[in-house]
Amino acid sequence: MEQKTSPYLLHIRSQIFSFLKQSSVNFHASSQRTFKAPSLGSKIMEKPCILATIIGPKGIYKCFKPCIEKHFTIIAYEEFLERKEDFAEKIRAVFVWGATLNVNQELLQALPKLQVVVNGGVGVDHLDIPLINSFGVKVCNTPHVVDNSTADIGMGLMLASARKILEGHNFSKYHESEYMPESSLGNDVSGATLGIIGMGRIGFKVAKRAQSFDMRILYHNRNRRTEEDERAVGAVYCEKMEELLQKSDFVMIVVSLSPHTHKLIGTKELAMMKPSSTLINISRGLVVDQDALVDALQKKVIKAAALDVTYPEPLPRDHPLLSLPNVIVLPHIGTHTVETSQIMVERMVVNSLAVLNGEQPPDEVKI
Ligand SMILES: O=C(O)C(=O)CO
Repeated sequence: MEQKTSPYLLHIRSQIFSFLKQSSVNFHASSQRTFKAPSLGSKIMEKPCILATIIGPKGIYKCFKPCIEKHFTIIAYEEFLERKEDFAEKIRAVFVWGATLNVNQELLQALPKLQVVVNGGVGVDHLDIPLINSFGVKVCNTPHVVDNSTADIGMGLMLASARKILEGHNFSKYHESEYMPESSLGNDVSGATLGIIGMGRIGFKVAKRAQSFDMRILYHNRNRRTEEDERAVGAVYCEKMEELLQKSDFVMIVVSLSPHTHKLIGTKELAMMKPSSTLINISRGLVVDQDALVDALQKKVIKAAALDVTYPEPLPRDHPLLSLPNVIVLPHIGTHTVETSQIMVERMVVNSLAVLNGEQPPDEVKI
């Protein structure tokens, strides 16, 4: 029986179709339901192999395999390690999801036919792009399609933390007392001030959502957005991050990780935040000095933290962040939905096929 495709998936897909139509990639959509990537040149007789690394505990989730296997043979990284001599000459593309695979000199040297490394996700801080490029290998990512689900997880974390949703669930499950304790009282999100650090595409989506929660929105960004953008989401620019930290009830970090943003939030910055405020991080763990965060939470310098990203990921079970009250830690699930992951995989396939066809991929990352 055919599976029904959600309207959201169709919407995102049509966005990709129109984007690709405008780009130089020879891309045909035979129907709204069928995703037909560019055909491979006739010179390539066999399905090119990709060395695919993990998205789940045992390789790529089953539901995403058909889309990849239409064009590629998937070799799990563990399989590759066991039979390097069988696969090394065949692998043309590597798919990675975040830091699940270290694409280092050794791996690049072991794959002489490699043409492209495609990252499932927008952030490529875990990839040494100059090194990869020096092997004549292109790097691609999956921008745009991650924006909504990542913004959603930011809002989810803010709401769950402010409204103590996990405590409520645990009370329902265990109700060891008749009433919820006073400490379980949450805080309103509506009417509160949200400070967004990093107003790129995802930050903007967060602002859009926060606007409908009647939040006051401040933002700090390297470059100020246009007045039109600011008006569209009711966001007020703070040239200095300090101002945003001092005024916000919720501070959400949405910057990408770079040498410039590495441990951007440390002891000094946390001390600028209100004692009643909450830090939410949906960017990369290393943007926050985690030891400083633990210290600030222990000393009640800030009230709470809600993190989709940490270092390492996942945190070891005995990490102090996991035993602190008022802390929510997720294992980096910003894009971990059926719909977004499906679109990301499709886009990874499109990018890698373009490279193997000698065409410009739509999402090449250049530095
Ligand atoms: O797209 C990415 O890089 C993400 O980490 C989304 O959570």
